[in-house]
Amino acid sequence: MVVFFKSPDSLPYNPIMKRKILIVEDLFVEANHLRIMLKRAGYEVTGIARTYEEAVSLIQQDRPGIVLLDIFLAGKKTGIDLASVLNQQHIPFLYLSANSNEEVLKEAKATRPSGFIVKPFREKDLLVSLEIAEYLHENSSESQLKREVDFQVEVKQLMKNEHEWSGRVLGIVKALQKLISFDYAAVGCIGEHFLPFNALHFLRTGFDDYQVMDSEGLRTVWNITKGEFDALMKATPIDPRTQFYNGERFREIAAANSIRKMIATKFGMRSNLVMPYPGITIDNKFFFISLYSRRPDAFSENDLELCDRIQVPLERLVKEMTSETPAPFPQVRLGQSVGIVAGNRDAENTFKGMIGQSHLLLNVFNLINQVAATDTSVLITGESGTGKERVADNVHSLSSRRTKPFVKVNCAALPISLIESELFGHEKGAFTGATTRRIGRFEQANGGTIFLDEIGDMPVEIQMKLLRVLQQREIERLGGTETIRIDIRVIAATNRDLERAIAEGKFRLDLYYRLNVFPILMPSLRERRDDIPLLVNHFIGYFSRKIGKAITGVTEKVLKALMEYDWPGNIRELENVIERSVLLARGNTIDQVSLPTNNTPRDEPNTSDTTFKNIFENERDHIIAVLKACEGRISGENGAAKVLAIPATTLGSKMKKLGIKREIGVS
Ligand SMILES: Nc1ncnc2c1ncn2[C@@H]1O[C@H](COP(=O)(O)OP(=O)(O)OP(=O)(O)O)[C@@H](O)[C@H]1O
Repeated sequence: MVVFFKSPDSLPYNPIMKRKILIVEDLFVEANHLRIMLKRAGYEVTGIARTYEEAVSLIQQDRPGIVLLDIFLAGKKTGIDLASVLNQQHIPFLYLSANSNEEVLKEAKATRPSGFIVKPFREKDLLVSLEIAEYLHENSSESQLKREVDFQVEVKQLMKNEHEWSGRVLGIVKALQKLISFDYAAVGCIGEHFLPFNALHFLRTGFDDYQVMDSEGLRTVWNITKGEFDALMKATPIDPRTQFYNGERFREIAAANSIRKMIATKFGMRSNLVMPYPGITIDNKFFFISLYSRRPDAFSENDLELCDRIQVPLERLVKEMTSETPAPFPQVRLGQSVGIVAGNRDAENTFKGMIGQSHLLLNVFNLINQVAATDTSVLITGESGTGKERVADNVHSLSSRRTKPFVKVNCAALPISLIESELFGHEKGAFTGATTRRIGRFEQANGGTIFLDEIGDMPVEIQMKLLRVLQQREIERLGGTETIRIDIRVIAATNRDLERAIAEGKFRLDLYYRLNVFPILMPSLRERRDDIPLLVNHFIGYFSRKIGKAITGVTEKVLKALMEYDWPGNIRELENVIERSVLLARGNTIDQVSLPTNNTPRDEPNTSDTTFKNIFENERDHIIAVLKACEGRISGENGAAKVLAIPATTLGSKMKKLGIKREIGVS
């Protein structure tokens, strides 16, 4: 029996699996030192490579379970070059690096390592990092495997449950969306005379909604004649190999007039993954699935491998579909398909309190959907007010723990002196003032989910304790002797750059890797401006009902101002602006909006000016200015927290951290 959901965090901490390790490091002394440490810990070192070429040859001779990889090697090729070989072979690797410049680190990070160890390091750090790397590798393979098995089941059901070609093709599109994120799909055979098997096009318009277009539908949308459409089709050959085209490559293949170019220009697609099925032909034209994304770097080598793995079940299904006697022509009603919205799962109902249809948000919905059913730890990052808490809430609500507690802890709001007892609880008499036993947040969350908000603000001393809880799934109350087992899922969120905090020694690398098993990055509102009208409508409806007014919308001028504003406080700021506007509106329409006047376009910094303020100084100045304007009020309707669009507790902790006194604001 295969157990997919071995709770990842319930893996025992201690036993480091005695696996084979390859060391790729050009400095002999360092490599030898590593070898000694690893052997002492029970690893089998398969070899030491000084160059890319030596490493490739050693991997061929004796496949390692994990690789320790220096970024800079002897010879021309670097560790980053070797990373793609390792990724192709599914060998997890950790970079060993001295503090490199940001450019190199960015490049290295893009190769999806299982960790970074910054030189110089302690033996203990090395071993913990290796343990986490192995855990991450196994965990991600398991959840991927589970999704692929689900895909096969779903595809199998399609022949039974769907009887029309178009319904089945839509079923394939929906099942694929759970494995590979895309915004547009074309599925079928090229050419119009293969009805009903010719390609149908699907533009994603919601979480589970697609606008379906056949060739006539496309001609209408693109406003071209049949002759022009046929010419475009002829100019769009499909390569018989599975391939992806990102960024520049996509721009190249979409430059000449073709169906691809139309999809790129009319629907804003910027990358493409083509899965041809040369084994399934009708009139010498083969079946294909072509996926597009609005992101320029949406597809990767991993997707090619995935396509390879799902080829057999898909091919089987399509063969069955094409061998059935086609239903009477025309099965797809030509000319009527534009505007068909094919879906039944409304994002607003599925993802509580999350409004929006931008491709960036739909991508977040995909991630929530993928991770909710597992027990994996999730790390949500993004600016303040982007909806991180909403995501956490949805991950919990869509998981099997939904009937169990969802306990939220704001790590920034807890004073250091109380944080331990708050998280772990205490026994009566544990310290002066502990007059009764207290059950901590971890225990309260038992069976459910704990949401550690603003994890980047957790004091370093507590981070170690948190790491132990995550690894061992046990806590001890302060002043207690009993060890209590807990079964929790951990979701953490932060608006800080944790990697920078790690570099500055403010956040533990091992804790980061433990939490960052499944990252979700929340886009800022200015990156998804197309969601603003929907959000505005939503908030107008909400506040009108709440306040008892009948506001129906905003004027064009107001909408333009809202669309152009940069929203540093993101959705929370928009929510506050609409609330205020609804309150102040005299008629049924909001015709005025008050947005901060400093909404100037973001200028490139003046590079000739060498006296930049750092981000903290800037933040400090900004908070002081707002506090002054609010006459020192922090919370409440006219408080600084509201203007800054952050919770009052967060403002309080920021002030403390930045050494701002409340009185500063009172003139
Ligand atoms: N997609 C959305 N649709 C509607 N409302 C949203 C959406 N996302 C967030 N909100 C609202 O915006 C506000 C901020 O959201 P939330 O508290 O989840 O942000 P956050 O990223 O956790 O902020 P912080 O980092 O400051 O804690 C909340 O009032 C929430 O209800």
